[in-house]
Amino acid sequence: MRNAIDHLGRLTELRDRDLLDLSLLQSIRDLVRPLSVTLYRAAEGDPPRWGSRLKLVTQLLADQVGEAAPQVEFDGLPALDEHPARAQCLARGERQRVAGPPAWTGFPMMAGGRVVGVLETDTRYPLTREEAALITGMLQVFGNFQALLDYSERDTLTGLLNRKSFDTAFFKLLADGQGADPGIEERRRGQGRAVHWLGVIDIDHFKQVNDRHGHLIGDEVLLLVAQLMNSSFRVSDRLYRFGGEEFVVLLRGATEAEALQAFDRFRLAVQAFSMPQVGSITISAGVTQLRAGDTPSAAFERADRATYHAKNQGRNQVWSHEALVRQGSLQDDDKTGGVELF
Ligand SMILES: Nc1nc2c(ncn2[C@@H]2O[C@H](COP(=O)(O)OP(=O)(O)OP(=O)(O)O)[C@@H](O)[C@H]2O)c(=O)[nH]1
Repeated sequence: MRNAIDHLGRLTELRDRDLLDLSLLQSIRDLVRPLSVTLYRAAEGDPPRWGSRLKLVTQLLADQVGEAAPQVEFDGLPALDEHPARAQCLARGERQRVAGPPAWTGFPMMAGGRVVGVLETDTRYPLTREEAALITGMLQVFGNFQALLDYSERDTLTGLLNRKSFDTAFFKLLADGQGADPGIEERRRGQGRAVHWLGVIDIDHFKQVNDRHGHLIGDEVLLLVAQLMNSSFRVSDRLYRFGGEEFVVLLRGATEAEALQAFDRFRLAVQAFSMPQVGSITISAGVTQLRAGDTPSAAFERADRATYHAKNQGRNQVWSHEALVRQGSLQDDDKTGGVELF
């Protein structure tokens, strides 16, 4: 028991979601010694899908982290209904068992009254009643803690991330190497390299929606736009509402063409959707690639300038800041801490 409380103490010191998940699995591995323990997180969206998978495999001599990258591409994940007991655990919010061997037990992960994932163990023998109760108890504390974190990090209207957690995510993405643009030469030469992107999305003529239909309907439009974002962008992308009718996306590893395509797919999804009472609305968006030494405000400003350009050109369009610089429509006053580039 003392051991379990120590683990919980360490868990609730963490604020980083990925570390938190990893630490939960390590605690369960240390307390129950399963052959493996895996955490599947469900993602928002229609159709429903798995958002990430994190697995710890216990070996005889060493503990090996298997598939440890918490951000797993959606394409690499199994289908939601591939494992019927796992799918049932998610749908019913109840523990499920498969006799094995190895014995399989699936525990629903709850947060804020919703099932948000499934934690599963493979064990040589079926879990004892005490072991199952221990895991259930840890998941309860973990779920409550996550709901508290969600409350402080999420926008209450749309459920998207709020501005508060943006800077940390931004710097984490930059540090992840692959995303940082190495410099102007690369930017000039080609647009074929996968980097990370920041996009600003702004609803067109949103003031008219409020003026004509009232704030409540305006709020519903914001909520529906957030839902369209959830189903249109990848699970590995981070979606924010910065306030008002302004949304921000951190897009992982994409070329310029792919980034523009992702935002254009979203633009078309919004245009095609009929909002109750309001009908069709449109959005304008601007994207920019993250650079070495970038800051959240510098990147945001570049994307915002591209959005402003989209508005000026008639709205309902997506522009990349880099393309606008190439064609001479915008100046690149680089604020990443380096030399003035143009
Ligand atoms: N319903 C609702 N409206 C909001 C919220 N936050 C900001 N707004 C409204 O969003 C509108 C933003 O309008 P503007 O910035 O003038 O821009 P716009 O009408 O969207 O026009 P363009 O951006 O130029 O296409 C204002 O009317 C704000 O009152 C909110 O949380 N809910």
